[in-house]
Amino acid sequence: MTLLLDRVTFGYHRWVRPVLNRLTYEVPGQGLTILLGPNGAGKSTTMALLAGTIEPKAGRVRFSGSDLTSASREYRRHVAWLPQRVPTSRQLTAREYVAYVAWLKGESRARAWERAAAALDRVGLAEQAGRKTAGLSGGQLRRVGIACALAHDARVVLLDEPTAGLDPHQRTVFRDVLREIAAKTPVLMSTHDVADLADEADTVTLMDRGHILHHGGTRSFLDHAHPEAVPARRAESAYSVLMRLDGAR
Ligand SMILES: Nc1ncnc2c1ncn2[C@@H]1O[C@H](COP(=O)(O)OP(=O)(O)OP(=O)(O)O)[C@@H](O)[C@H]1O
Repeated sequence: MTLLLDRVTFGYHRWVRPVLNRLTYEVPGQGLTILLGPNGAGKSTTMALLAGTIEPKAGRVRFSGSDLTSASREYRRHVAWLPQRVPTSRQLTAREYVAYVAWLKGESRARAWERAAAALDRVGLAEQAGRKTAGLSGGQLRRVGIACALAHDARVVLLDEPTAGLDPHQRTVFRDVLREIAAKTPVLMSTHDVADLADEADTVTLMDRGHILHHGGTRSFLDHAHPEAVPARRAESAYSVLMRLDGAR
């Protein structure tokens, strides 16, 4: 599997400076990659382009050699995509919604139904599976979104801030789920949780103002930490140093 942005330019409005300008970025073909960066850096935009939900103004998005614009229907079956706002249909129950997504991704009806139940169980929502999504909390809805990513066999998984709004226990559950997925399928995940995740990621990409400031193994990311940073804060320190923020230890 290769998934990459090839000299991609993208802006939301023609009269405003583009968010990304000739950005080339390849998603690592295995393990967990975390995408870091301050608010407005362009992480969600990058992920939406990789997910094929928005199209570049210039340049190409390629999946295993094919251009996404011409192969987008095929591609949607292969990508699991959790956007920042889970676009649920309020009248469906959690299980119906997850099964529907799995069916759209090519699972048979029976299999989609089974997988939805298993995925909701995996994210700790078995008891809420029969509830309408309209009645779920923000954190529960994110877990429904994560269940959607688990309910079909994707070739690449893209998660935009999946841990936002999860309580501490659910974060722990999520990390286990994530480890399981990333052992089989490449995962790109954006997060603001530097301290929690830098140790678990295989690769770290740091982005600012539409540019990649760092891309490499987690160890090489942590090597940027201030020499006096305490171990628990090395990831935050490395982030601050690379971003040239004050108080970088
Ligand atoms: N739908 C939109 N319409 C107009 N501008 C947008 C839209 N979405 C994002 N932007 C702008 O694009 C830029 C990049 O935003 P993006 O959401 O990609 O950043 P981000 O790194 O994901 O930020 P955050 O960490 O806050 O989620 C920002 O300047 C933002 O204001």
